[in-house]
Amino acid sequence: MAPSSSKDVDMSMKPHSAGGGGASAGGVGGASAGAGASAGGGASPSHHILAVPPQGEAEADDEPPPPPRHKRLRTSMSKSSPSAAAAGVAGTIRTSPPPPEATPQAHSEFIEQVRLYFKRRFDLAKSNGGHKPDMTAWGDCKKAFDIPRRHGHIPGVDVGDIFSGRGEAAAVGVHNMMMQGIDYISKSDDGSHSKGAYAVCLGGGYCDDEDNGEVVTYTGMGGQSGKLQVRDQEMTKGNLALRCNFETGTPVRLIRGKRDGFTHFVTYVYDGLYNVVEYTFEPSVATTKKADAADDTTNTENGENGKYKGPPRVYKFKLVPVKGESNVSFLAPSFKRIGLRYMEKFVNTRIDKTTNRRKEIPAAAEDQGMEGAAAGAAAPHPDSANVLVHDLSKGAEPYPIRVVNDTGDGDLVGFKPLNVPFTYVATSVQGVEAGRSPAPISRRAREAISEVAAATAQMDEKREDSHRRAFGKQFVNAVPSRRAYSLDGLLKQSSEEGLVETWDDGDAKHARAATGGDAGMTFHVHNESTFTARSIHPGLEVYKVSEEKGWGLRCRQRILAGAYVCDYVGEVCRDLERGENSPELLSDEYIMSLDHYIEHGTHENAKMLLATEMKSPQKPGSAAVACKDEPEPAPFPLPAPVPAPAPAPAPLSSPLPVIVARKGSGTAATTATVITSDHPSTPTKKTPLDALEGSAAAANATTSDPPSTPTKKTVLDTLEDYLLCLDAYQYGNVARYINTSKGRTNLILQPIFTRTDSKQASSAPDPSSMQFYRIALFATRDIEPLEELLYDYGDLYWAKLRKGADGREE
Ligand SMILES: C[S@@+](CC[C@H](N)C(=O)[O-])C[C@H]1O[C@@H](n2cnc3c(N)ncnc32)[C@H](O)[C@@H]1O
Repeated sequence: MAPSSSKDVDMSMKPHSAGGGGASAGGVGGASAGAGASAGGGASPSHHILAVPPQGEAEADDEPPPPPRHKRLRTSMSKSSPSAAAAGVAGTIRTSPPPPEATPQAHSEFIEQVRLYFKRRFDLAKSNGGHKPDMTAWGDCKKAFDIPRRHGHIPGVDVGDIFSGRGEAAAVGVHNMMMQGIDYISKSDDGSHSKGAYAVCLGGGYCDDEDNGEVVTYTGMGGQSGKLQVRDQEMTKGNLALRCNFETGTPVRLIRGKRDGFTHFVTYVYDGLYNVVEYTFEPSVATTKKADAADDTTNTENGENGKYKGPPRVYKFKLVPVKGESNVSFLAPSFKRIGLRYMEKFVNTRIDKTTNRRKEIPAAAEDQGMEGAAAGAAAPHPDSANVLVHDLSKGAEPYPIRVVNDTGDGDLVGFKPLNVPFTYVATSVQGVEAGRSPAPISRRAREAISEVAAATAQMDEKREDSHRRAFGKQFVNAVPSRRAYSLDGLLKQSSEEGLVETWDDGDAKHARAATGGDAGMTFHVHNESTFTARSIHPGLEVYKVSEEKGWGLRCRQRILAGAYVCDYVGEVCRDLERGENSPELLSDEYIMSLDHYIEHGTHENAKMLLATEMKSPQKPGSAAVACKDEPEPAPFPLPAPVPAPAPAPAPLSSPLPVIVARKGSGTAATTATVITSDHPSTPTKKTPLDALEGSAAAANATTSDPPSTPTKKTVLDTLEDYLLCLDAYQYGNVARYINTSKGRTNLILQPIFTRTDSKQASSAPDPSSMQFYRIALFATRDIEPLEELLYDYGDLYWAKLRKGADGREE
């Protein structure tokens, strides 16, 4: 097994960084243009500002209540006959939406039906070699269904619903235009009979667009040639319609195009209702090279003596979410519905042991279980054969963490995390909670923090310079940026030197992207991209992977590339402090080394030692020592490397944190067997309870391990003694169940520096006010529902696996 360093994992993110957020990045680039009102140089813009922003609840008569943000699992579509019918099977098709008073379920089913029909027609058109299958499918939908245009939410479409393309969004009536960004009726040009546009799509086509999450500057239409703004825009068509929205207080639906920075595939997300609270007419930030030249004639229309009069002017509409709907949906990743239908079917099944086939769990029962758990109560599950625990976090997390065993191995004894007083905590503990004084941060860590701060400041300068010179969004995007997140709230690039937790100095110039605040993991990046991670990723689930691996983590929902998944939570301590009062509790299974900023010299020694250890030939039979998770072909293609357009900041010095585990000292008996047995063909019989409880004693009693005899420590051991650790043995969260892999990783670790002094300070972070107690996990690619979540524990871990309990080669 070729060892790969954790750095390799890290690097996998980097080539894609510059392209991330392409579709939606627009010219945002941290533009300190505030709300966009004063952006752009030259002529001062004309303002139209509402003294009191309209709250714009859409018409009461036809407006349904705002849709839910987090959808619960739904009944399998197979039970929904209209959908099947619309999909091309026999039956009746409902051709127009249910009446407004119909149940949300009825509306939802209607929309599902349209989407399914769209998909079928799309697939058909594609298989027929159609040039624009989405256009064809949309046309077919228009013929098949009579969906009236309307303002406000579309009943049956939830905020956060993802559409595979503009065609699908058009088919359900969310945005009725395939090409243009503003959805309006052209007859409204005179503005007299319309309340304004229905929807706008933020797709990255206009470099004047700015998307700060909660505040969007949306550029009007017209005046472009190709993608370049060459003429002044006019107050007609969509611009006039948006002005009507401003004047009448009618909100528009916002659809965001989201480009996956890895696959470059664009999906469209319905992000709810926005009010137009202001519009300006001002010079575009974009112009052509030609327009800079004095003899340019492309924009002479109103110029004096036919001379170039400056950049063309555009309308900029400031959009803010309708009150009470300020949570943009990208923070609540949701299923793709077509995919969901399939996955739901899978999730809501269990293996019927009499037939050895999957059997559907009654949907109502499943819903009840989920909702009960969501409400914080461990609701009894009527069919809980494979749901062993409803909420492992016991309410500590906003989403219940289910523990399931659907392997069909008959192991239904109930989940016991370990036979130690394991306490689920949502954030790391230290000092008082953990019964000891806070672990001091090392000098090297402090130095590293200064370096991070300096590098951050440098990158900001570069970015601001570039931004001043920028005249197009492509250019802005190519500039390496310290903004850690794309506008979708997804991590754009990993950073070996770590992320700095955000703070706000009033004018927000020094805001940094990061992953969390103290309470409820809330964080905010002002003027760069607004990101509020309220919690761990919804849908995480601990599950039995196999006898060898024990328990692992997966997610019932699709996780988007770059999405924050969770922190690695544990007890902050020095390795040598662990278990000092109760050595029997000592386990290395759940140790995350924080202090990767150990002394250079020592670190070099460690690396050399590691290299030697990696090269050591393995003894016969010790293949079983290796992780069972040999590299396999990735079930989902890894992103193709994309050359970075500009060099990334030089890595500071250290590898990412690692899980440190010692062979033979593990507590999971399952693992102990894997690691220590020299006779893998005759595995020692263990009871499921042993496997679950997995105490060292149980392991010794049930495996063929030689009794461990304490011997003198190796350099690695000594090194580890002084590591600053997160020990998730007694205190931890879901992350403690994440297994390792080399070939199939889909998560990456990011060190987080948290500023502990006032977050209002305007200076660069003072290293003495920074803590390095957090490690966040992000998805390195789109992760399909129920795919195991894995990251590389790092070289130390792999090296240790090859060593005996006493530190000697076996
Ligand atoms: C942080 S725990 C992960 C959760 C663990 N599987 C459990 O059941 O509690 C780390 C331990 O899981 C086991 N493990 C992790 N990845 C593995 C893999 N790919 N193959 C076999 N065992 C693995 C090893 O025993 C490792 O020390």
